[in-house]
Amino acid sequence: MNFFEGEMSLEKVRQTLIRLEDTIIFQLIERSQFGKNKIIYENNKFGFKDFNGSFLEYYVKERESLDSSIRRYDSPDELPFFDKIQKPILPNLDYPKVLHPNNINVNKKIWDSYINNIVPRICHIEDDSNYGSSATIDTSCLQALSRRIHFGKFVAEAKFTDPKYHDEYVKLITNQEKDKIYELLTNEDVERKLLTRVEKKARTFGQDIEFKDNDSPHLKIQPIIIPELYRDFIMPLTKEVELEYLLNRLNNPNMSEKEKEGNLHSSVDKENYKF
Ligand SMILES: O=C(O)C(=O)C[C@]1(C(=O)O)C=C[C@@H](O)C=C1
Repeated sequence: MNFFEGEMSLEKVRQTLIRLEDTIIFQLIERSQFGKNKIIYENNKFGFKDFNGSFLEYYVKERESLDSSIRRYDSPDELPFFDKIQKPILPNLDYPKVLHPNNINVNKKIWDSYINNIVPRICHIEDDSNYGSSATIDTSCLQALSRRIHFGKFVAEAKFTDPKYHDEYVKLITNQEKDKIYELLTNEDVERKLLTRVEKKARTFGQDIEFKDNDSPHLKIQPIIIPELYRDFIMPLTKEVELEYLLNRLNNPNMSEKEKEGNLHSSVDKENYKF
């Protein structure tokens, strides 16, 4: 079922995050089978005509342009890395307005973390000339990571509208208490379970069945790398999105800066919540 159909809840958002783990882990394992191929991330190494940038930037831009034509970026859970976006050839879909208006986009940070930290950690060979395959999988990895990390907005909205925590969030947001909001949105139990689960998934998905003899399967990726990537990059960026979303959750996007200041001290109307 489409994420936007039916009732929203923190449980449902978390289920989507769990499902997205499968996509992310599969793609990272796929990418680890190729060389680091640093050259595809460096500017102007391939001489594309009328293009200034890296091989990967070229590929992602073209890919996003095509994806936008079939309205990928109309969906509230998809954000492009670049702005070369086309008008969709399909008619608009009417998405329910679940999120508070915002323009949070951490794709630049995702891109930099992916290229500088994730690829060097999962790939072992320096250069194997598989530039096209690497860029294709990089694009899938970046899109899956971006979707997962920006899902932090839905997580934050679910937490904010939870009657158990709502008043506390309103108070903390009103006073812009960043550290306390961060503490309240952090759930260590969920994080611990996630780290154990993604390691198990990496161990299972990365098994080379053909090599399975003497009970010691050949693994395509060291399973421990995946929880490390979640711990060091994926969860911190998701939490950054959650924090940023919550800090601005009481702003009226149509207000002037002066009006916003005044409004920070008024409470929101609970009846208006969509969750
Ligand atoms: O499930 C949540 O409550 C989330 O906020 C998501 C998430 C994550 O990135 O997976 C982030 C922060 C929490 O500490 C636990 C998990």
